[in-house]
Amino acid sequence: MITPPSAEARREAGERLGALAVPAGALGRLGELGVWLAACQGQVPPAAPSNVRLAVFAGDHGVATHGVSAYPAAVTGAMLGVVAQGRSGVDALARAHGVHVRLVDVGVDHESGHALHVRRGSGAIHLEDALTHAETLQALEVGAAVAREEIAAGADLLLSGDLGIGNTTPAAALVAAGLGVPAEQVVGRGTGVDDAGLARKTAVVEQALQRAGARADDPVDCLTALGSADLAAAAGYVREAARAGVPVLLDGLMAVACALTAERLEPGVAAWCAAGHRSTEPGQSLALEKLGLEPLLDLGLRLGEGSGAVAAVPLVRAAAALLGEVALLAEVLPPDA
Ligand SMILES: O=C(O)c1ccc[n+]([C@@H]2O[C@H](COP(=O)([O-])O)[C@@H](O)[C@H]2O)c1
Ligand SMILES: Cc1cc2nc[nH]c2cc1C
Repeated sequence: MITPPSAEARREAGERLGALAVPAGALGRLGELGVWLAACQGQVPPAAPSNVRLAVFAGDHGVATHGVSAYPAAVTGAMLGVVAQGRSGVDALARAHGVHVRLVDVGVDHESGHALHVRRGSGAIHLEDALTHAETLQALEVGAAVAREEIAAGADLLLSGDLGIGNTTPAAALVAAGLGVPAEQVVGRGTGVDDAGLARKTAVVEQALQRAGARADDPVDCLTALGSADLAAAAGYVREAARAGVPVLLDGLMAVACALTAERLEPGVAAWCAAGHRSTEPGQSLALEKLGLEPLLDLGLRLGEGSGAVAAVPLVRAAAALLGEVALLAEVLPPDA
């Protein structure tokens, strides 16, 4: 169901890039980014994205009370308020770069009364399933609906972000399951756990993978056993964007784990994605490698909220400007040069 970005526009953009009045290859990754954008838009030169929209998927996680985070679960609800007030880290970045922020409370542990709220917190994955099968399908559809609404609002670039204490644990489990690697390769320090916390977190992911068993081979079962409502929604969001042919800029571990899961659900998603930044989480780098994506920024960011994607938006616009505005060498060289 996913149509790839235009091969014709990619070829034409590559030719234009090679013909610009710059030394061959001198635009490096910005050149590649412009070619990707042109392929996604099906036009050369590509337009600079002007309606960039971020969805931040929020939820609580049962593992948060099992010593896997440096912060208490109560921070999730508190930060929900901070984002809503426009005073979070990502809000500041989004204002700086003209990005629209939408907070989607899919699974925070409170009564939200909102139609997009799937449940109050997700299960502690080492002890129980995160979700029921029906909740997984519901959360995937919540994410898809959010993508459709943002596209209807005119989005020409969608960003995926996350919020939720403990969420790096299920996200690491999704990456381990998706890549078939052991817990210790994907687990990182998240909000900053110490060595004992890192060991507990690794044991939780290992136990969760053991508990899931062969269900880890199926992406929907993976979200049910090892994920969460907010992560399933983020996977549904990126899959829907790819189905609609709208490019996506990914953030840190959660966004990338969900893109990996979406690619498993429906191959072809990754071609519509670019990676905004390299997170400090090792699982994010491994998943990006599997998806064939090289992150644009490497700033040591580990905030989440979509911050690394928003920080990379100026680079996407810069790539479009370069392909669109730089002279062609053939126009400016004297005929005898
Ligand atoms: O984006 C990332 O790669 C990232 C890395 C570390 C932490 N975070 C953020 O921190 C929270 C999860 O960290 P933790 O330690 O509670 O699992 C959650 O709200 C994420 O947005 C995000
Ligand atoms: C303060 C705080 C802000 C966050 N934003 C995303 N994850 C977070 C985790 C904490 C602890």
